[in-house]
Amino acid sequence: MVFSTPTRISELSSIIQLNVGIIDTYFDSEGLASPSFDLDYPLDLPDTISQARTSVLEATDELSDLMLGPRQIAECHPPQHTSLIGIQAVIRWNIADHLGEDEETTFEELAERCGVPKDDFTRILRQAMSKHIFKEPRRGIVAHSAASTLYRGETGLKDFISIALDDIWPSATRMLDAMEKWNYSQDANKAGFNCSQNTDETYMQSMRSNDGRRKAFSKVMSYMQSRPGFGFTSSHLLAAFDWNSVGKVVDIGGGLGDTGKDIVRNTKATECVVQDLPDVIAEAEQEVEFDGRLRFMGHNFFEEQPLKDADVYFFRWVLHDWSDMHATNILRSLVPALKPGSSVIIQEFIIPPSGSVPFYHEKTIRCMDLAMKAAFNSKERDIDSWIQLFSSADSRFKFVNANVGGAGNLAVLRFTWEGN
Ligand SMILES: C[S@@+](CC[C@H](N)C(=O)[O-])C[C@H]1O[C@@H](n2cnc3c(N)ncnc32)[C@H](O)[C@@H]1O
Repeated sequence: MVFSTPTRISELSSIIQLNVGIIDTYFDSEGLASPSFDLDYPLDLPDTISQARTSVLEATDELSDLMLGPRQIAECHPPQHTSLIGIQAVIRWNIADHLGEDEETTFEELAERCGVPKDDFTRILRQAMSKHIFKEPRRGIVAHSAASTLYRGETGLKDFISIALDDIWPSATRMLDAMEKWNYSQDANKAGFNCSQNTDETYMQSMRSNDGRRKAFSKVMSYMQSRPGFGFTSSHLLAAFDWNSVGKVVDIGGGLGDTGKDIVRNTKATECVVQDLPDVIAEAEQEVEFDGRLRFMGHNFFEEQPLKDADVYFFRWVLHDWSDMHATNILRSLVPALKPGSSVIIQEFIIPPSGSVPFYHEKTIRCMDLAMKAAFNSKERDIDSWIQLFSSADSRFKFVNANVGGAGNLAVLRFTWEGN
């Protein structure tokens, strides 16, 4: 049968062919080896081909779903309910550090180094390999892939995966139970996490009472800040607002001060106080290299803001940790400190309108949103929900603008205080 107009799958294959051509040209002009899962694959592809790369990813995702068809889509193919065990084991058994970067060894030898029985080890590691994490160049032999080497050594990436798979994933499996058990409560201690861990402590509290987890979480925040591609560097934040035009900034829930340092480093005279819970602040480096322009201060943001009349109160990636009920209280605790014209700037993800982005991105966004619900009983928000959150906290907050930046960037939203 010949179709008079191209079918969707034929359109998609043309998109793939066109954009793969652009990527091929880049690899060729740079003298790079053919893309593979081996160690010579570049860690990140450059911005110049990012649009072509995204187009290929979107089109292959849709093509793959169309080829699976309704039955396999409904069956959740490939079986996803156990799909993360291999990667969880790679991190938990620290397999990457037990194998030299260019080494090859047997499953048996590697299992022994990791202290795990060989049969289970082999089955589980082969699942990770099915996702290109480690490889089996010859039957029975293990070697690193490009991805598995990233787990070697001290890296926040390991903490990132450990938090995702040891904390968030079990919480996700109990999220619906928690909603039913606690009658759809917004309380932070009535999340899937509380069902999975059988605890009354919020995820944050539980993390803080465990030294290892607390440090891991802080390292994850720094890791997210340092990685390219998802827009978590400070460049967008620094471009979205004239930080030189203000004298005093309070970075609330500022963690180890990565953003505060960037603000001070990139301004001439702006002062920044980084606030977080006292135990986090105790860990933050006490910087002296900025003429005292960067300071740290322990403060619980549910209590009244002690630093009055700052020009900017800034929350980066904080309010998405809290349901509307709690986020409203955080904003209200600021009110006594605000002077007319103070800005409240937040840097957060803005959920795009449903259906406005390809499913390839929609899948990620929906999973991020539910990860917040599972662990914190909180949420990601669209633009209307952000504006609504501020106006229901206090009608004197006035929305100024939202600077969305490039794909994947955390947006910068500015509100001003119109009260006295
Ligand atoms: C998702 S992290 C964001 C950290 C940092 N702003 C960043 O973007 O990397 C949330 C931060 O809120 C802090 N936090 C949680 N509860 C807090 C509270 N009650 N008072 C102050 N900070 C709190 C956490 O310690 C953590 O550093």
